[in-house]
Amino acid sequence: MVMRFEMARDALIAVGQRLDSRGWAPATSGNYSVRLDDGSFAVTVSGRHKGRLDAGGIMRVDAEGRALTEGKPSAETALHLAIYRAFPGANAVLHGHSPQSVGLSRAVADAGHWTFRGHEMLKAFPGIDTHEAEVRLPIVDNSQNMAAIESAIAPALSLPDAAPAYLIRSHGLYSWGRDLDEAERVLEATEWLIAAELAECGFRKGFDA
Ligand SMILES: CSC[C@@H](O)[C@@H](O)C(=O)COP(=O)(O)O
Ligand SMILES: [Zn+2]
Repeated sequence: MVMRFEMARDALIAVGQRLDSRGWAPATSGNYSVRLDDGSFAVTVSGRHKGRLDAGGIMRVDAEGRALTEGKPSAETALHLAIYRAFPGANAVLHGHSPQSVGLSRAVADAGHWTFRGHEMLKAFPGIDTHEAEVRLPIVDNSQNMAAIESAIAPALSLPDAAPAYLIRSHGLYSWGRDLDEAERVLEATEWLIAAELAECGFRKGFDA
């Protein structure tokens, strides 16, 4: 479902508060966007605290990332637009900086992905109806060059078992969905899966001691 700007703006302000309350958008980190009914995009203004957004914290950009309203769009707007281009069914993109997602990306320093297996929570991802599934979370190295991230991650995103999400190493997590609710559900499920596996590691270490 594509939204009108005013509706998208209010929804993005609310999602910003929820994600901040989970500790996934500390300082000024994170950015959010929604595809609009006229083909443009609502995106967070760069440098704002995403838990304290007001109407001035959301702006419109065109498909090339050019500002259509006042403000400087998120520094990562190009990554949002790359997801919309790659997945025409995606209508919302969320990006957070949780400590646990960043921790995972750094712990597996050379890995191009992390695989979740056997969790009931996998059913939160679109198209998955059993815990007997494997979902791959692609991981790409960080860069200040958005085009470099975009081209490095593109092949992994089209694999059949790829989550509608990816991790940028030492940086944070991206998720997307048919609408903002689905993008939030994917982000929340991915964060939960990372947290559950982190807890599992702690228990296993305790048993080994
Ligand atoms: C705390 S700085 C984080 C930024 O460099 C960036 O990664 C980020 O997520 C927010 O950038 P923004 O330009 O506000 O959308
Ligand atoms: Zn970021």
